[in-house]
Amino acid sequence: MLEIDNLSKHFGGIRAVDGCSFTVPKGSITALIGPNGAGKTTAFNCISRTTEPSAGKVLLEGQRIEHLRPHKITRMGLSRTFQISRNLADMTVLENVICQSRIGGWRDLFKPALGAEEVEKAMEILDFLGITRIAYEDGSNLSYGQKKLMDLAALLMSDPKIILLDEPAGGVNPTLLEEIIGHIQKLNEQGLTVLIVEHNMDLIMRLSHKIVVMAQGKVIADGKPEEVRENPAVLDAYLGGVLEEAA
Ligand SMILES: Nc1ncnc2c1ncn2[C@@H]1O[C@H](COP(=O)(O)OP(=O)(O)OP(=O)(O)O)[C@@H](O)[C@H]1O
Repeated sequence: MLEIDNLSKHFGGIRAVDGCSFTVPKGSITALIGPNGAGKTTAFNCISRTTEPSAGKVLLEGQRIEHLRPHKITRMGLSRTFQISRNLADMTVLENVICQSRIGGWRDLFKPALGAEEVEKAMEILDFLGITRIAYEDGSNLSYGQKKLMDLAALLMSDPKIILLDEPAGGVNPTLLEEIIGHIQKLNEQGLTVLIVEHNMDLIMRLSHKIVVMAQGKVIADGKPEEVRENPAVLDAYLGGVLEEAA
């Protein structure tokens, strides 16, 4: 579904992503993990083209996308969330979901405030996520977890084939976390491919079919959760503690 080939991103002398290659199989939940500063978010940014890669290729269903603008990539079926919610000031959840989902390009400048079809679609998605009750809440009044659900709703508005989730569990309380995990599993069962960056190893081990481990800009391991958990390079050098706790 998604193929990352020798991807690099350098910031001056910092090799944030340094020749990374991995694939995200169609229909999978694939996790990208690694210690702080490993280059996961930068890799995400290069894939969704919010950052221009220094080198390498990104292929979505066999088509190269690393040179395309973000809204074109979204139109091709790849959407992402951000570590920090992109809540728009003074807007309700419904308005946020619709406005965040407008995928750019000059045509969006001429759209009316909220179209009837967009509202209907957004309400269906909020219903699927079990959050219609907060549709008319001010987006800035939400808890972390509710914001993550709002972001997920915005993401689903573009009918993606693959979603990139950047730390969906960050700052979320345990009850809402279970809800988020359930939604990700349900979406995946419906055929959506998922690439997820997350520090919560319990969530990663429960959800993922495949794990890619990055450290210092490079991929150091790639395989099934049980293989990665026992990989000495991963255990010894980087994540032994957290992986053992999640076992
Ligand atoms: N815009 C930037 N300019 C300079 N250096 C950057 C920039 N963005 C990231 N870096 C550096 O690139 C490296 C990788 O950072 P990145 O945020 O991608 O790691 P990460 O694995 O997502 O970390 P975390 O788990 O803490 O979010 C770090 O050394 C970081 O300081």
